[in-house]
Amino acid sequence: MLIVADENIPLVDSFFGDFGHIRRVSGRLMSPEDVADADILLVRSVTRVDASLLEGSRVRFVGTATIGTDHIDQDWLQANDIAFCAAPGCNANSVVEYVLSVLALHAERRGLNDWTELSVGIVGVGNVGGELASKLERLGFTIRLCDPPRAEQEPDGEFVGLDEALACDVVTLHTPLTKSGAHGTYHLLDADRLRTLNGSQLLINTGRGEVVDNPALLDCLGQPDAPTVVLDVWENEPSIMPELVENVWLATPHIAGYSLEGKFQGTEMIYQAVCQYLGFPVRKQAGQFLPEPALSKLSFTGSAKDEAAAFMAMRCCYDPRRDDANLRLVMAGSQDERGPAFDRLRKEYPVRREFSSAKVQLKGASKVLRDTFKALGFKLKI
Ligand SMILES: NC(=O)c1ccc[n+]([C@@H]2O[C@H](COP(=O)([O-])OP(=O)(O)OC[C@H]3O[C@@H](n4cnc5c(N)ncnc54)[C@H](O)[C@@H]3O)[C@@H](O)[C@H]2O)c1
Ligand SMILES: O=C(O)[C@H](O)[C@H](O)COP(=O)(O)O
Repeated sequence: MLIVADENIPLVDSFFGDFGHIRRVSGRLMSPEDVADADILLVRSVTRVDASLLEGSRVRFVGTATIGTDHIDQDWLQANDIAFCAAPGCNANSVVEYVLSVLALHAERRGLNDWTELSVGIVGVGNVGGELASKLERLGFTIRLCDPPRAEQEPDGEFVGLDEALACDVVTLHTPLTKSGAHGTYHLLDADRLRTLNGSQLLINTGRGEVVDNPALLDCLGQPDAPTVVLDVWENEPSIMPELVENVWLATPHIAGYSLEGKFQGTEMIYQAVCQYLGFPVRKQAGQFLPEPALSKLSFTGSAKDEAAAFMAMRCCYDPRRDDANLRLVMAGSQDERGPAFDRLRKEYPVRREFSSAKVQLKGASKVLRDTFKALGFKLKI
């Protein structure tokens, strides 16, 4: 059996080595010749999987080690009897931790005494948005949930319309990219919607770049009273707009979901689906491959102030400003180099561990502080 896999999927040999021969190729450059003789194709979000890649190939199973599926022509796969699986939720917690880290930095930058004063509008309340909502609720934030497809299915759910979500202090986007249907998200935030945001608001996009009209956003950022913007995802990756990078507060190269846990779980989920497809038992788990984290313990004394201690712990695990600085550095390079450099930052992304990998010791801490750490996902040392 031949398995063709994107070279950026981690642990391919460990998970799939027993199934047959593995050919690793560049996901961005994957061609019909690369996959023609494959039985199984494993991709990430940068490979468009459709008739132009697979027509006439031997491929019978496609797996994407990602949450997003907008790069896959699922109708064509189904029509051609090719099995498909994605990895729903695999890196949801990683994205949630990215958003929480951004919120903490935003609160500090704004000099807020209490970050939970911020109201947060979550647009798209699935695996990522739902997990974010439950953590924010536990932390005591006021949240507004906008998810029209869910609102239709759950008439008793407490959902708001997009305009109400867009009126919150923080607006964070977690929808898939869809170009058709009653609730298509392509340019969901167009020039008109962007105009409703003001200088006291923070807009975060970690969904897909095309959900926000990027030229309109650039225009909006040039107007007085413009919102603060954080972008992890961009239109036309990897050839993103350099002017937009310059004008947003934090700019990162589509790495919100790049915790080691999230990446390993992505591979594990497609492994499980391949096992089921082939009728083989599941013998391996992502957890068995996770190395010991570089930061395994954090200890706070009784003098730790509630919010400051939590922010310090979050920053020790992940600080989005480092990813922002690295992207700005490469965007300052020549135009031809920017696209490859965007991809290189992703390919060579340093190990980032989730909050749960660090055990936190709190000596003489208040119940509020203990609850805050737990709500953020840290494990408390008894
Ligand atoms: N930046 C990253 O690294 C990263 C990582 C993971 C996922 N993502 C992106 O985030 C998206 C969301 O991930 P998820 O796991 O929560 O997906 P999900 O499918 O679990 O949830 C998406 C939610 O969005 C809702 N939705 C659809 N159309 C909408 C609309 N017009 N307005 C409001 N809500 C709408 C759906 O009903 C659903 O509840 C993915 O599709 C992917 O594109 C990005
Ligand atoms: O959809 C997802 O899971 C994320 O966007 C994921 O982090 C994308 O990573 P990529 O496949 O581009 O490496």
